[in-house]
Amino acid sequence: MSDDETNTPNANGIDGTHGLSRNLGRAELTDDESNQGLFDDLLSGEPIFENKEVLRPSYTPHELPHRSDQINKMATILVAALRGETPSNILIYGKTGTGKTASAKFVSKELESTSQKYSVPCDVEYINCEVTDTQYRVLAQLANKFIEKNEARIDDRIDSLEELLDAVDEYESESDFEPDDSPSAESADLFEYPAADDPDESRPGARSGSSRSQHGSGDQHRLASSGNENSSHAGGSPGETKGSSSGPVETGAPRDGGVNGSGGEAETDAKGGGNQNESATDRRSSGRPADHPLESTGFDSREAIDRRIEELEDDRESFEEVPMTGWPTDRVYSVFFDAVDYDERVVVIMLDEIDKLVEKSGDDTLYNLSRMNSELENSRVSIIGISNDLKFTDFLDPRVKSSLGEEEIVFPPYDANQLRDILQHRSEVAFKSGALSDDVIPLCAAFAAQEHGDARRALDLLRTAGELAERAQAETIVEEHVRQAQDKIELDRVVEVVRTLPTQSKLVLFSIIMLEKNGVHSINTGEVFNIYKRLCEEIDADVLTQRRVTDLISELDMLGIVNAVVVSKGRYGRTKEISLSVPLEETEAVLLSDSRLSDIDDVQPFVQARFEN
Ligand SMILES: Nc1ncnc2c1ncn2[C@@H]1O[C@H](COP(=O)(O)OP(=O)(O)OP(=O)(O)O)[C@@H](O)[C@H]1O
Repeated sequence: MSDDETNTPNANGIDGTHGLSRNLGRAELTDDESNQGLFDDLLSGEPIFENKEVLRPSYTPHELPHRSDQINKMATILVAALRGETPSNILIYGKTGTGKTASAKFVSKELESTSQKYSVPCDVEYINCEVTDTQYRVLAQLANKFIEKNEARIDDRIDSLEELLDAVDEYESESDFEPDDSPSAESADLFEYPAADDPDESRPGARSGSSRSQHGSGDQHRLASSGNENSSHAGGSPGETKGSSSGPVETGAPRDGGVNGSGGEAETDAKGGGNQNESATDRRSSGRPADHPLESTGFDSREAIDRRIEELEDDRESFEEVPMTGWPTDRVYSVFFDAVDYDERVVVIMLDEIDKLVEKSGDDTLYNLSRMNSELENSRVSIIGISNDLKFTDFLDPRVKSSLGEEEIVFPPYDANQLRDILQHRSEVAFKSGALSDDVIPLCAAFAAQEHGDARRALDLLRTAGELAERAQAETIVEEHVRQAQDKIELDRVVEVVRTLPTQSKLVLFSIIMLEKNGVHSINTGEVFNIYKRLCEEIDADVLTQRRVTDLISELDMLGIVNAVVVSKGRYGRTKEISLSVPLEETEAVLLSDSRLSDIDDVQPFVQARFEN
């Protein structure tokens, strides 16, 4: 191809010199002149997709058709968090691709944004237990996330206090105000927490009081080393909270005002609003003018603010990030516990694929998480477990089972009509108009409904059909592209399953392939075993017993890779007849890509040997 040809503008006006590199300097232009046009042809086709990303699993849709019942039920349970109460734990069940994760994430996003709107402290943490599958890792991940959040809050609080200091400086320099030298501890206490031994403060109801009982007993003490533990006020009485906007939101004091839906504006940073009456009293005695920046803040002097900043800095210093391995689990738990309890808030922990966690490491994590509330002083924890295995609760300790399953929400499979709606919604954003022929969405929906009503599968089909059409430079996606997409997805699945088989299973499968390739039909276990034995010797692998090989054949059958039927041979008893259920050549290629099996040079002699045995 000549340079001239290469630089001919294509249908999109994108070409080497005038399109993509329009803004490049002279040197680049010279380079582009040697462009071979490798991408030009591909770019020239009118793209079918408007926004392919919305068909990918990573995309969280803003609308979830046919899930409003489940979403409303979740919201009804979780709204308790916005009232400062502990929501019941929820277990969500349903087969794969039924929208469990998407719905739960949608609800938690709404919950977090509403909590911000009303300044109610509520945090949602999502953990995928397929990836994070041990108690250590779950607790470490949660601990580090909460430490991060605590640090961010502390930084915000310190920023607010520093702004307050600046305002005081400015005010005093402008007005020659004489600061009051009297001890400031009393007012500073507005930002403090009740004494550790105040019984009111350590029970759950105390959360609606305006204080952190951070200085509770034991090791929690190290999280906040305040010198003002004798605080006598701080609005500790539970009844005080209703309607109060207690809090120096950014200064470390609690935000219960928001919990009651009554405000708690972030702007009140340094205002001790929960104690308005007391502030009024202080004001009368403080002798400060009403427009003084410290008025109604609860701080009497710059020193009180400095002390509070120091405390917050000490708190921040005391947080210790949990390494991903190496600590005793007790210690990880204790750091997690302290991090959660540092602030008054409701925490929702979402454990996706919770069955994987139980399968891998038992129910200790769930046991610990579900009993935390009886020990937490400031915060409350609620758990949402998501699973597609309905039976996993059989393996749980009865106490964990009843605590976790306080509320259960079932996600039924979608039928073809529902899948059609879901695809329709997404396709409006995903494709250019007119890119889909009429039968494409119904066909994708029908294929996916046949599986088990899996929306993920339906979306994959639609995306793959679009990609195949795009590759074929077709202008519209038609039924044939969907059928090809179905085959491709199926093949990809097989390739993935075969690729990840253990070596022994690969050898068994390879033996079956060799027999089929040599025209053997109705293969029996003995024949497979003979070839398998020789293959093992060839590559120096351990030889399993025939009984074990029979088990491996059954496993391949369950994975849908082979078909093994038991047939009666009259007086010779019963035997298994085995045949391959997946495309032979592609499967063989995957097996040979395994470095151990690729050492097998010529298997023909082994197959011949079958007749000798
Ligand atoms: N009602 C719906 N509307 C729009 N998209 C949906 C809907 N339900 C599911 N999806 C989409 O289908 C895909 C799979 O959904 P999701 O991950 O929520 O399934 P799941 O039930 O959690 O499956 P798994 O158990 O395999 O994790 C996602 O891309 C999701 O956006």
